[in-house]
Amino acid sequence: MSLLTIDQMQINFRNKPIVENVNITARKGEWFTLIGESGSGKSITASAIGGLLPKEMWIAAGHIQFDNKDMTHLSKKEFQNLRGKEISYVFQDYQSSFTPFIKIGKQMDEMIQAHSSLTKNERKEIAFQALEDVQLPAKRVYNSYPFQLSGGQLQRASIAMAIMLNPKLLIADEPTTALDSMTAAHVLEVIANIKEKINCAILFITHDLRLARKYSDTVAVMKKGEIVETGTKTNVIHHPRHPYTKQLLSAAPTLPNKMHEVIT
Ligand SMILES: Nc1ncnc2c1ncn2[C@@H]1O[C@H](COP(=O)(O)OP(=O)(O)OP(=O)(O)O)[C@@H](O)[C@H]1O
Repeated sequence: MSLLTIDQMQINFRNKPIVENVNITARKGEWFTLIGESGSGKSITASAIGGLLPKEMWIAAGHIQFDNKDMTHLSKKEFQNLRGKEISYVFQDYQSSFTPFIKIGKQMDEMIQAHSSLTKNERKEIAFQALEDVQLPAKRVYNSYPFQLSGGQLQRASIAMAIMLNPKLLIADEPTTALDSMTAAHVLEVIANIKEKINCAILFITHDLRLARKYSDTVAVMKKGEIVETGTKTNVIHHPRHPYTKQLLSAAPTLPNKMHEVIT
């Protein structure tokens, strides 16, 4: 059964369409990768799902359905209630997931508190569990300030915060782009493990085809605001139909042997 259905969505910026005719269907527990070059509309598509469209952009046509709910025109408050709980985001810019001078544990605690009526001990238990799930030393990270962690650790902490309330959908928008390739591979593996554990769907956004290879179930290719090809990973990567997909594939750099083992 479909968890997320985007049907013929058009997003306008001022009066011009910036994303058009977008159709996406993702099942519970599916890893759906949206790939395309910079500026093709991947992030805008992803932001529309959780009500995070930038100013002066709106859904001008089509529908978004999530978990049997029409999400197309929810209020700000309704989106706030969903984000962090039912739908979570992880971004490329992990620094901005946290306020700099507040300890990570406190920020996690506030997020849990905003979405539940659990006791302090119960909240702490959830935060610790999530930090362990992303393979971080829970106690230390809980008591750390964001600047006391490395980039890879901070990105994993932001994943912990995103998944601690067991969302049904995790939207990972270029989560590894700012990381070196070994750290990136580790972050991807962490996301894959989380997906197995909580059975959430992943909407993974990347411009790097190599990152789509290992974990994706379905791959959609976006170009200039439209999806030009969607299919199983095997079909899209090994038997691409659209000339743009073929071009993306031939442009993808090959990996050094060691990295190849890690991410393919
Ligand atoms: N806040 C904004 N205001 C106006 N236009 C924007 C804004 N954000 C993005 N755009 C435009 O919308 C289009 C799609 O951008 P989007 O960020 O979705 O692309 P993308 O495929 O995610 O690219 P990247 O891989 O570089 O993040 C681009 O033309 C971009 O310039």
